[in-house]
Amino acid sequence: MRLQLEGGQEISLRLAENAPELMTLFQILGSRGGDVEPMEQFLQLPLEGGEAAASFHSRQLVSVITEPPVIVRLETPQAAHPAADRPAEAQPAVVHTPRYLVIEDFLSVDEHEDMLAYALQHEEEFESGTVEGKASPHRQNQVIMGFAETAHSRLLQNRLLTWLPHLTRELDLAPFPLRHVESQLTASNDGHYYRLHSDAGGDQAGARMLTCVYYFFRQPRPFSGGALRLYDVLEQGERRMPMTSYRELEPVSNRLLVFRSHVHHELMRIRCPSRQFADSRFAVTNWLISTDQPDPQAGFGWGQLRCGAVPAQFEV
Ligand SMILES: O=C(O)CCC(=O)C(=O)O
Ligand SMILES: [Fe+2]
Repeated sequence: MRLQLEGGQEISLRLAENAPELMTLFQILGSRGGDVEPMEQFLQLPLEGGEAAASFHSRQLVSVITEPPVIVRLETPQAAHPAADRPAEAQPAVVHTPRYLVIEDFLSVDEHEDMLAYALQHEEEFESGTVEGKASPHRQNQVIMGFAETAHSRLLQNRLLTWLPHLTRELDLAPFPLRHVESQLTASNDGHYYRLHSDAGGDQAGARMLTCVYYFFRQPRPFSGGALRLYDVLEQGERRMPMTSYRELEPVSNRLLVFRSHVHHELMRIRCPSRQFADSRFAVTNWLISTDQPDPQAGFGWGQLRCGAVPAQFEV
């Protein structure tokens, strides 16, 4: 984002969409021109990842330019000074376009082929997908729930966790210690879908933090449809409401797609004319689950990755 100051000076910096500093900047602009006193304060914002700082007075601020756009509604003078104890309706509403990350050719050619071979050999183990233990019209596809215990899942986990620092940085998430990686293998065939949902309730410890979906299927693609929609969300206080606008991502074989687990998403209906199991849209969904009691001994991936905690000798 860029800040324009009086006298034509410009400051460029990176802030998360939900950073309190960003909200303060909007509140300063929004508080002007009303019949209450405009907000006045001395501001210091981090530059270059905290290596430098920009200091100025709120009176100098002319405008805020964000990429992507962040839309705020500041309706009443009181709403311009949010307090955590105020009801959600009294807090400013912000539209967020969810970030996501795509990594193509996530596995090697052989590993990718082997993943497909695994799915085809284990057709018998797939069961109807459920939501919270119940078969549901909300979701229709076939799942191997206990996939996390397999060597194939560990291969994915291992690869995934080597990417973790990059994933958290790109998705504006503070690094977190891992409690667990949960994983499901799904096969979606003709008529299958998974309606609008979010994979996590919130960001508290023990919650699913990141959803990492690995896609694989025969080539040329034997089905149509099956895109994943990531919905924009209107955030107000603690409330998160999906909007009707979305980004649509086509499944691509050997691609990893990563987004924050609280993002609302929807798997669009698949059309697979052959109806053959082998022609399904296969996906492994991996959820990275955080903890507030890191276990330094816990091993992830093949067992050698210690994402439980920073070893004592590296603590600062
Ligand atoms: O298969 C996909 O693209 C997403 C699946 C999904 O939303 C889930 O497993 O929770
Ligand atoms: Fe999901």
